[in-house]
Amino acid sequence: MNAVVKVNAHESSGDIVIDVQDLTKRFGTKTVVDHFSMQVRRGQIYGFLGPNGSGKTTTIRMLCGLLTPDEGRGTCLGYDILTESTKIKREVGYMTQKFSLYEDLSIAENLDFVGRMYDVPNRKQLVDSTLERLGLTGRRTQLAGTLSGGWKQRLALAACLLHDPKLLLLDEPTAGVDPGARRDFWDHIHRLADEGMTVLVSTHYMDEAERCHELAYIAYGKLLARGTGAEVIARAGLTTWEITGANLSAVGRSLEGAPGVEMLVPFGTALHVSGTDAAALRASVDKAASPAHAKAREVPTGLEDVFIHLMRGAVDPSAKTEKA
Ligand SMILES: Nc1ncnc2c1ncn2[C@@H]1O[C@H](COP(=O)(O)OP(=O)(O)OP(=O)(O)O)[C@@H](O)[C@H]1O
Repeated sequence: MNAVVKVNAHESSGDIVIDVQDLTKRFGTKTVVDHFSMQVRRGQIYGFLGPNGSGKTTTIRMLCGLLTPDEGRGTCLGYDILTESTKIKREVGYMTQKFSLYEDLSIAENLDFVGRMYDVPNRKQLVDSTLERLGLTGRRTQLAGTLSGGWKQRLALAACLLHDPKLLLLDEPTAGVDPGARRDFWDHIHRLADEGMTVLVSTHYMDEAERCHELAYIAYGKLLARGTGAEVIARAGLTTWEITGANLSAVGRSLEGAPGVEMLVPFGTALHVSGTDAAALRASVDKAASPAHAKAREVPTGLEDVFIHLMRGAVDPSAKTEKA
């Protein structure tokens, strides 16, 4: 019931917070973001996925005015990203991959310091309410240096929220954090989105991708897929089989390069085999599994299957140049 209410609230908000077209950034001769366009609505949690070095951080930095695109245009929070970056920065909370906290200051002192930097009015009250908002009140006097990874992450989020931003840009905010702390962090993100906060978050974790309202998958700076998780999976057109049994390595060997087999990935004690030609794939799976007495069953294709598939199909433009 709750989930239905949340989705409706999110869908009914029509205002666009990020609206950029053809963003392009080059470093030297390398194009790291290549004509990337996106629209993000208010209250949306928008996930940014892609392999290392695919241009996620560079895009985030262009959105908040820290980097100037070489091509492209657009608005963030209604401000022009080319000419109004100062205004954008004031209304954005940006959590970088390597956020810094003062380890020898307490949680509350860290927030107070951030409040001074932003020159926020009613600083003391704001620090108190932010501590409360993120469940940090009980730890306010604890030194940041003594916090576990999950609590540090939460403090970093609190620091981003102190100046009351309207948009959160989170660059791999939970990298290296244990699953329980990641889940808590995401519960906070959802609560903030329910209150109207817009969130753009980059991640490599599939469970986090599934918690986003919409996703964009990029590789080599180019958009390869976008939509809700279900849309991204459906558009990939993949069929996936799970094979279990005793002779999996032999089954795997006979599936390599077989008709219809585009991907072969070990998943724990099973093999996942995927492809876009369902009939050819099924025939190959039958042919490989039967002689080995392995069990094969069709399973729903997951986001991870799709992303691996997309990545394998992506062409590295710099590799092409080198060969030419
Ligand atoms: N200031 C810079 N000068 C030169 N090259 C850069 C600069 N910043 C980023 N790059 C390069 O641009 C490419 C994209 O980097 P970016 O950090 O945007 O990727 P990413 O998708 O965020 O990667 P990750 O998942 O590893 O964080 C990489 O090849 C990187 O080395």
